Amino acid sequence: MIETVKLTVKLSNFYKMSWVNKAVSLALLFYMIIFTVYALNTFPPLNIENNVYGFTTDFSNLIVLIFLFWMVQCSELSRQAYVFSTLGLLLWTMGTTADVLDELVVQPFWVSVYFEDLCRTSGMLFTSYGLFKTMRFVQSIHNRLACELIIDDLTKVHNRRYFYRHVRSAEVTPYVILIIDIDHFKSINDEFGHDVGDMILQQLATTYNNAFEGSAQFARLGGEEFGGYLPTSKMLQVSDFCQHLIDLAHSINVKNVRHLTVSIGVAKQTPNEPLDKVMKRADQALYVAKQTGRDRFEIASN
Ligand SMILES: Nc1nc2c(ncn2[C@@H]2O[C@H](COP(=O)(O)OP(=O)(O)OP(=O)(O)O)[C@@H](O)[C@H]2O)c(=O)[nH]1
Repeated sequence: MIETVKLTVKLSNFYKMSWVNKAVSLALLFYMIIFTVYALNTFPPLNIENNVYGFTTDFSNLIVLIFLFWMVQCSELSRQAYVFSTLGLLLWTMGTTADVLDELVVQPFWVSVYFEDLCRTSGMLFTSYGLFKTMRFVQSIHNRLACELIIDDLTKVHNRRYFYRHVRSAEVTPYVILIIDIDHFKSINDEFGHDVGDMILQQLATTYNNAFEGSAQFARLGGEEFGGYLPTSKMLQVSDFCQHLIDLAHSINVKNVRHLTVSIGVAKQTPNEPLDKVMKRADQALYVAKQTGRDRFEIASN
């Protein structure tokens, strides 16, 4: 099952947090409580009625920062993104707490100017860098997923999804489709083991991927079946290429006991023929190649 992460900002998330998340959240909470109690009891009070507007805006800023801080603690970020965002928001919140208290009591100069501004400014800088790192992190996940979506896990060549998308957007028509299938692959698995089977798939895929040059396209369609797209209609060239692929398969030996063979079904697109139909004809030609001895290619009639 694919693991997914859901970003929910609920108080109950506290119980699911790591001890680091819990510790920094509690540290910030304790700082805010202790600093507020200390400031209210130590510094001379101000008349709040004269500062309602200032108090409301500063207090709103503080709530937004606490919310952001909590969101960071609930997220799954890279280490650097987490450290910089947390440190930044921690400092920024500390500065803003002093800013809110500025509207309620007369704080000494070192608190209301130096401490408050220093915390806020350094907090903003760290948070910005944390945000930058978060964006880089999200970008790298996006790139990895985009790659995984079109690359076959085992052989590292393009997969079926990419192949269909690529051929459907092909501008060269008519084109030729090849379906290449390893002969008696089940017996290779049975005789030498699944890991040897996997190795053969990787070796063949790499060899063939290098053989498909320029705008020709090669992909693993699934199992021991591969697809090829040739942007040409010259069947003499296609035949030579198929024979070349068959010879390449012979160069792969299975545990020094036997050589690999493949069968290939070939279909040339007729005017405006959709890909599914071309694939079906190539598959029928492959069936004929298998039935008539394997280790050969068969071209489908139009
Ligand atoms: N090692 C390995 N085996 C796979 C993989 N995908 C499919 N197979 C095996 O490929 C075999 C395909 O067997 P069949 O469809 O009977 O084909 P075959 O034995 O090649 O026979 P012909 O195609 O008729 O020549 C099955 O045993 C699958 O288990 C894979 O990723 N790795």
